[in-house]
Amino acid sequence: MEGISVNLRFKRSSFTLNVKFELPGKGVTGIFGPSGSGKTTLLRCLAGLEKNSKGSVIVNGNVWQDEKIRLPAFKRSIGYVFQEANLFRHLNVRENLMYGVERSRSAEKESHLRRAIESLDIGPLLDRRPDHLSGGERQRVAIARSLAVNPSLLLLDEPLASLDSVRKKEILPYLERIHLESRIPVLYVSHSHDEIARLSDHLLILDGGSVIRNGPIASTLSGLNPPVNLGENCGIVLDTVVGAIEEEWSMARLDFSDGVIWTLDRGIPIGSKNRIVVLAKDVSVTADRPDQTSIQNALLAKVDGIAEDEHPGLLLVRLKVGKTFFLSRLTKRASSLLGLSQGKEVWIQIKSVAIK
Ligand SMILES: Nc1ncnc2c1ncn2[C@@H]1O[C@H](COP(=O)(O)OP(=O)(O)OP(=O)(O)O)[C@@H](O)[C@H]1O
Repeated sequence: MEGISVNLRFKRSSFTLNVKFELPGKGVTGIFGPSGSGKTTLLRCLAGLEKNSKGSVIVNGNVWQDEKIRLPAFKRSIGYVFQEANLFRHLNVRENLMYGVERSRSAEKESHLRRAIESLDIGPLLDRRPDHLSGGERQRVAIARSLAVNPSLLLLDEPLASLDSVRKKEILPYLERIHLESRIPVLYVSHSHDEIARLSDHLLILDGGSVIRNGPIASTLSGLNPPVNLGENCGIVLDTVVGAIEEEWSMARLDFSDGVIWTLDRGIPIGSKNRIVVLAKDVSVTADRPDQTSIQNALLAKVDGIAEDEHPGLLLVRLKVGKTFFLSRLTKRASSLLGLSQGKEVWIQIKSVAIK
């Protein structure tokens, strides 16, 4: 019975949400889509906050809503974090955390609370009031508060949107940790391709209140028909493990199922998982094995498909290395000079410094 099964209709003046989808019952699902496509409305319906929504919501076997049942919001086991941390200003951080936990009936509530404090690293902030925290710290507390009650589903609605880029970078590792360590399924709404690519296992794309794409992130992003116009951000995600570090050069070797990629050492220990994003604009193609080049990564690949790209002078080429797909954006001119066609063997090159 694992999985999240949703079939919802909700009408509000000129906007209608009409969605039917299944999502994995664990891991992070990124929800992406243009402004006004219904992302927040969907989360509100799942949380039971839109009383006129019709249909069904079943989360890992628990029916929250169907023709007969309709749990009110407070009976749905949900953690909900918004753009702005909505902490109680007159309570300190500890009291804010306890507010939800005290209402929890779980026998393990103390250990959930402890784990949430550790995961978000907010132990040193417990005695402070929200007014004495930075925006990033407030958001870490809000996320910890929602995790502390060990919800069946965590809804994060653009949790980093109100933060500047420095604060965003500070919080992302905590979200990555939740992704790796927590078994609570997370729905993560964001406008940032980078956040979604870094954190999600699965991708749900909305447009005009409907689902236009639903699938695992790796295969969804490596297709030749990008789900939305990603512009410069068109590229693939790859799950690797740090296999070696060359301290002399401050470089790390990232191992994936079909090869290795060298990148700058970012202090991630050997043996740790490391998700990387390889953008199509950073992948070049050559007919022969590259020699005497500054580019550290050369992989033997087969052309899997070629499609028109956003500009009439460009093509998007899908390349297969073993079972792993990469995308390369190149000019039609270059493709013609190389004689690219489906099945042709080529070398792809990826600059180490371009890997995110
Ligand atoms: N309180 C409201 N009253 C009336 N219409 C609303 C209300 N909230 C949202 N809408 C409308 O519902 C539609 C969906 O809005 P929603 O906030 O779900 O979109 P979104 O994808 O989350 O957008 P964004 O990315 O800008 O946050 C939009 O047309 C919006 O204008």
